[in-house]
Amino acid sequence: MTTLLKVEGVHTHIGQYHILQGINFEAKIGEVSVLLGRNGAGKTTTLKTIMGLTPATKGRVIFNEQDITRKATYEIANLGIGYVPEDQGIFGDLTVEENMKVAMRVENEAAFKRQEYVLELFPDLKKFWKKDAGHLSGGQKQMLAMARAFVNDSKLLLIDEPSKGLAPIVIETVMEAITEMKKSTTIVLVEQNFIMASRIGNTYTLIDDGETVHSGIMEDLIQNEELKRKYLGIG
Ligand SMILES: Nc1ncnc2c1ncn2[C@@H]1O[C@H](COP(=O)(O)OP(=O)(O)OP(=O)(O)O)[C@@H](O)[C@H]1O
Repeated sequence: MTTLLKVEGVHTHIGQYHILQGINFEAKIGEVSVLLGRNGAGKTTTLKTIMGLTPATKGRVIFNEQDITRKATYEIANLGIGYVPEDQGIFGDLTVEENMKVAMRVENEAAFKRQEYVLELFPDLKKFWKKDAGHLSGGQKQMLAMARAFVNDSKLLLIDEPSKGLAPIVIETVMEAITEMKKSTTIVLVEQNFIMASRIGNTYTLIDDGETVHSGIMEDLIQNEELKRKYLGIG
């Protein structure tokens, strides 16, 4: 299967701190690649580094055979990488409709078709279309955040902990949506909820102390009690 994203030996400094110290992983077209690791391991920083928000100080990020390591965030987004940040990045004092409008990079027929599709995936967004996003529930905000990224024709979506703070029933909806999105977009997912990660991930990358310590296919990690205990504190 073709590799869409390759993160090679990436180091990232934030101020004086050496946060990422050797991140390596690949995302193949049509797959969900999950980044796993304890709190503070460096998963969010890895996504931010891919997006150019905390640029790599060493190593390379290759997307679609192009070196994007030194590109600006807007250029990276324009190449077709969508980002759903952990804090969801939505505008609380804009309506759901306005949030979608602001997110749409190109307003064309295809984008409006994708918007229609996404509203079928998340009927609550349609229901609260004219409501301020700040008044949505936690789960609805997460759905809006994902809808905002999905409305653009992204080749790759980076999604940071979509299950965070959500009730189990809402997590199910988020999982179903990601499974649906997977049909048309490659996904890199940061997820602490191992049950969710293991159900939708094709491959895993374990990150510990800013470094890739293990990667492989998800089935192998599910069976590997030692790895789960050592790096995820479960099992
Ligand atoms: N702006 C910053 N300044 C200083 N340190 C930072 C900054 N951002 C992140 N860090 C540190 O970098 C490390 C990695 O953080 P990161 O958010 O990438 O971890 P994570 O694996 O996503 O964890 P979590 O699941 O808790 O979000 C942590 O020790 C964090 O405190």
